[in-house]
Amino acid sequence: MAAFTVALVLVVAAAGLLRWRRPAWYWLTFGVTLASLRVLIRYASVMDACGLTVPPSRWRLTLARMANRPVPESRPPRILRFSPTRTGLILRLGLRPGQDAFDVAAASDRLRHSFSMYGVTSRELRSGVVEVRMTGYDVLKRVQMPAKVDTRPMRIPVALREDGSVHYRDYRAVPHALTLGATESGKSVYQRNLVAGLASMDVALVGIDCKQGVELFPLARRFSALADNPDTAAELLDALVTRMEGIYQLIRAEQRITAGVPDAEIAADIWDLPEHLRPVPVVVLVDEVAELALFAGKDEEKRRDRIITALVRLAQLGRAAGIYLEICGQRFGSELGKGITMLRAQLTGRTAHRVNDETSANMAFGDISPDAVMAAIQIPAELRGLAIAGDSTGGWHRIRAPHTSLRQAVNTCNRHADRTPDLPELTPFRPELTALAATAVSVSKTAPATA
Ligand SMILES: Nc1ncnc2c1ncn2[C@@H]1O[C@H](COP(=O)(O)OP(=O)(O)OP(=O)(O)O)[C@@H](O)[C@H]1O
Repeated sequence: MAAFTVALVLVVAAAGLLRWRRPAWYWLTFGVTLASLRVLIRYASVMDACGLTVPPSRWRLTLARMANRPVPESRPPRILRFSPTRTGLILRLGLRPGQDAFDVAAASDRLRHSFSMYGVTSRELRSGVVEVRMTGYDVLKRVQMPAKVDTRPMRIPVALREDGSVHYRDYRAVPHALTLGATESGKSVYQRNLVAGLASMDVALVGIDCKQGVELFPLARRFSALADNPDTAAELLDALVTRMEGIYQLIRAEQRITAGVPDAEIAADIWDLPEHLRPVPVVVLVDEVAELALFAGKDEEKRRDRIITALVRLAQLGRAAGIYLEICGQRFGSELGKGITMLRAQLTGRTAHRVNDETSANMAFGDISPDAVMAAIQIPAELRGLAIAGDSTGGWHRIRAPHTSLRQAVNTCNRHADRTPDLPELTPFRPELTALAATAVSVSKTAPATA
């Protein structure tokens, strides 16, 4: 008996310690079983208390009366599926007549504390069927990506959502994106995760890093082209527009051939082309975009207009040519001059890290979701890397990328350096040449003037 008591005390102490220090481990060892029992046992009473039951139908009442049985109870939604996961529980519910998905969404907070879970979110899967996702602990506090993720070409598992699911950056579904955030809010870490995810794929990476190249140049071995100043950036973007036009010509040529063949698929973008003809897709990462839009003097203004025009053209027409924009900065609004709001409208994927004011949050979500604006303003300063991700459908999620250090990202890029495609249009911007040019400039700036 004494041995049993000691064992019990040890187990309870271990569970308490795990819950405090390692909530993910606690969930996998104890939490999932306890929470499953709690939810299944309390299900009917909690649903009733949360107003998610419907009164018995007339025919059931009549039947009960005729059979002289007690009045039947109100009924909660049917559980269609119950699945424990590594971060929480998923309930698939079949709604009763008269209920809708909004009822469940509105009761999320009540369900959360009634079931003693950390978070509850819900979404409608189809008419009358709602998926309720519950998390057992704060999954965004220490982000651990699942070992198995659903990887497809041009779809990167970049972060974790607060409901424990994986947040993907899917370039084919949302071709261009804008990432905003104050300084030290986690933009670079997010971008690093993207590069690390893309490194193992058949894709060309192009970087424009106006922070003098400190973020992207260390990853140079996996980049097909890099620019670290607005002058090079202007030329590089023009070269990308030329590449895009070339690809449109290729698609047109292929269309002319297939148009004469009955029942043949007609290509509308690079993904419809036969594999041997398909140009490699390009992801263009732009860090500190505002640096490209600032100017002092007439010449710089001309360069700025050239850059913004090229970016707008790539954003409008790049998708079919497999050229995707990933633009990152602290602010991105009309204060940066003409063309910016037009460009922003094309960047339909939006991610906002902590922002300094409501105006910055509005730059990310003002045109798509007022709720997302509020959520972005409320990001606490101490939780770096926490962000709100939304798209033009108005849907949004709280996400956080895993903390990938620059060293880890460099190692990943070096490991996949052999996958770096050589794009003929971008040869003058190959990282080794850009680095040489930068060294030459800095040497000429520091060299003493000779008489
Ligand atoms: N997802 C994350 N998880 C944990 N810590 C993070 C995360 N993202 C960022 N951080 C921490 O926040 C610090 C700042 O991040 P980061 O350099 O990405 O910010 P930034 O927005 O790019 O800043 P700046 O604009 O000044 O370059 C990092 O040193 C890192 O320690």
